[in-house]
Amino acid sequence: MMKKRMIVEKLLRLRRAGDRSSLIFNLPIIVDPPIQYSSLTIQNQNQNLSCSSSLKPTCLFASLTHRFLSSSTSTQNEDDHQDSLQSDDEETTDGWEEEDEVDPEVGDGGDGGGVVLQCCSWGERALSIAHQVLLLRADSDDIKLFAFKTTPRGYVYVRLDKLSHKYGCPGMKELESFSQEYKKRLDEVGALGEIPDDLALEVSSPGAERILKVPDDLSRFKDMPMRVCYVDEESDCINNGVFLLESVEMDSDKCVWKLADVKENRDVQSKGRPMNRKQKDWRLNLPFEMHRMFCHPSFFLSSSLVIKLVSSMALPGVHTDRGELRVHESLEELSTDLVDYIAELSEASVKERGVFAIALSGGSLIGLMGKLCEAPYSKTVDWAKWYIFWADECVVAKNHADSNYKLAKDGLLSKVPIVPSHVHSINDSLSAEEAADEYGFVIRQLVKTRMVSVSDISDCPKFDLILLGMGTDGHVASLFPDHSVLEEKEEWVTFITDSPKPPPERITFTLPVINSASNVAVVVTGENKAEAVHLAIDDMGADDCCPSLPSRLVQPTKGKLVWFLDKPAASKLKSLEFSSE
Ligand SMILES: O=C(O)[C@H](O)[C@@H](O)[C@H](O)[C@H](O)COP(=O)(O)O
Repeated sequence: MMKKRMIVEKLLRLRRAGDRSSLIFNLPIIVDPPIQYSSLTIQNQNQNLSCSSSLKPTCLFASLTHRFLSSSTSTQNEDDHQDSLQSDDEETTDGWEEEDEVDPEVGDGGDGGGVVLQCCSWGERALSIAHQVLLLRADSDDIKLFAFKTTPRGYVYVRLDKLSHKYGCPGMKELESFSQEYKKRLDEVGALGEIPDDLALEVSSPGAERILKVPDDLSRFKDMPMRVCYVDEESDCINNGVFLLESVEMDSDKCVWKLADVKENRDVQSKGRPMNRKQKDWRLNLPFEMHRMFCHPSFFLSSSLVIKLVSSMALPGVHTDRGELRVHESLEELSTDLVDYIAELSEASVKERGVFAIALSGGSLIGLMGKLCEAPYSKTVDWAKWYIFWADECVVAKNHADSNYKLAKDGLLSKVPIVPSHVHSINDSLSAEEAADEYGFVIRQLVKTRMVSVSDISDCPKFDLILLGMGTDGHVASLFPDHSVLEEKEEWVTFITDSPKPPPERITFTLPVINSASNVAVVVTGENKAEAVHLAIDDMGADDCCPSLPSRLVQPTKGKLVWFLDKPAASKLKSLEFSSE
C-alpha cells in the first residue's frame, strides 16, 4: 500500500493574539501587515490560491499564520495527490486540532513565548530542527524563535519573532519560507523514523498583544504603549492600564510608568479631550515583583512583568483645540488611515444624504489616496454616489502637468467607477476670474438640488469632506499667506493671478467655504513642513505670531478638522508633548 501525503497549505487568518475562537478556515484571508487588505497570491503545488480580504482588520499588526497539515492515508496513490487538495469550502476544522481558549501566560509556548513540549518524545528533536532551519537562513540574526509548542497529537506550533520589525512581526513570505523548509526537514527526519512522519505544522507571528518579559523585553518595545497589569499596593487589588514606559531602574528593580493618552485613560466627561495635567504628571513606580498575570489574579509571577503591547493604531488621535492630530509612523500607515477615514465618511454621508460631496486639492495628497483604487475600497466604496470638486485649481489646460484635475484623474478618478457627470472641474477655457465665477455657479446649482449640502449657520455650501494639503509656507488650497484672498468673505470661489507658487493663475475655495464643511482633513508630510505644522497647530499663547497663516485659519465652525501627519511633519509640535508619543 502506498502512502500518500496530503498537504494542505493554508490559512491565512487574521486574528488578534489571544483570539483563538475563529481559529482556522473561517476567513480565506491572506494578509501581510502592515500592507492591509491587499490581495496576495501564493503558490500551492499547481494551484494558485488567491485570496483577498473584504473585511476590515481589527488590528494593524495582526498575527499571520501559515499551516501545513499532513495526514497519512492508505488508499490513494501519488497521482491523486492534486485532486485531494482541499478547497476552501471543503475545509473544516476537523482537520486541525482545536486549542483551548485560554489567556496567554508567560512561557506558554504561544503568545506568552517559550518552549512547551508536553511530554512529546519527539519534541526536542523537532525543536532542534527548527533551530537549525533558522540558523541556516540569511536573516538568522533577525528572525528568531519566539515560541515553540508540540502536542501529543502530533502538532507543532512555531511562532517567529522579527527583531527588526517594530512589533516583532515577520511577513507572510518569511513565515512561508521558514515553514516550507522546516516542513521539508521534518519530513526527511520523519522518513528516517526519528520523529512521527505525519506532523502538522503551524507557523505564525506573535500578535500585537504578546506578553513581554521584564526587564528583558522592555527596551525593545519602550516606545509603544503597553497594557500593564499590576498589584495596587494600597488596595491590594489587581489593576491594569495602558501606560508608556518612562524608565527602568535596574538598581532598584523597578519601572516607572506614565499614563498613555488613550481613550480609556481620559476623563469620560472630557469628551475625548487629552488627559489633564494631573493625569499627565501621575507616575506609577512599580517594582518588578508587583506585576501579576492579567486575568490570573491568583497567579503570582515574581520575575515576569505582564505587559501587552497596544497597537499604535488603536490610539485615538490626539484632540487639540486645532482639531484631531493623527500622527503616523510611515506614509504607508498614514495612507491606510487616510483612505479608511475617507471611506468611512463616504459611507456615513451616503447613508445620511444619499451622496458624498468631496473636494480635492493637489500635491502629494492624491498619491496618498491611491489605496482607494485597490481592494477592498475599489469595491466597497459607493463610487456612484461621489460628487467630486476641487478646493483649488491652477488655471491651466486639463492635460497640463499643473492641473489638479489631471493629477486626480490619473491617480484616482480614472481607476474607480465614478460617474463622469459627477466630476466638477473648472472650465479651463476661461480666464481665472471667469472660471472662479462659473465654478461658484456650478456649486450653487448643486447646493440647490442638495447634491452639496448647505450650512445651517451661513449660506455656504457644506461639503461632506474637503481634503487639503499644506505648503511649507502654510498655504492651503490656493490661499497664500498675507494674500488679500484670505479676506474674501462673500464669494464661495475666488481667483488669484499672482500666486507665489507657480502657476500664477488659480481659483480657490474661500475660507468661509472651507470652514463650513462637515469635515476638513489636512494632510501634511515631511520634515520640511514641521515648522509650518507647528505654527498652524500649536497654541501660540498671547503672542500669536501667525494669526493669519492660512492653515491656521482652517477652523471649521461646526465641522470636524483632522490633521494627518507623518512623524517628521509632526516633529516640532508642542501639542504632542504629553500625548502618547
Ligand atoms: O496647487 C498647488 O500648487 C499644489 O496643489 C499645492 O497647493 C499643494 O497642495 C501643497 O503645496 C502641498 O503639496 P505637497 O503635499 O505635495 O507638499
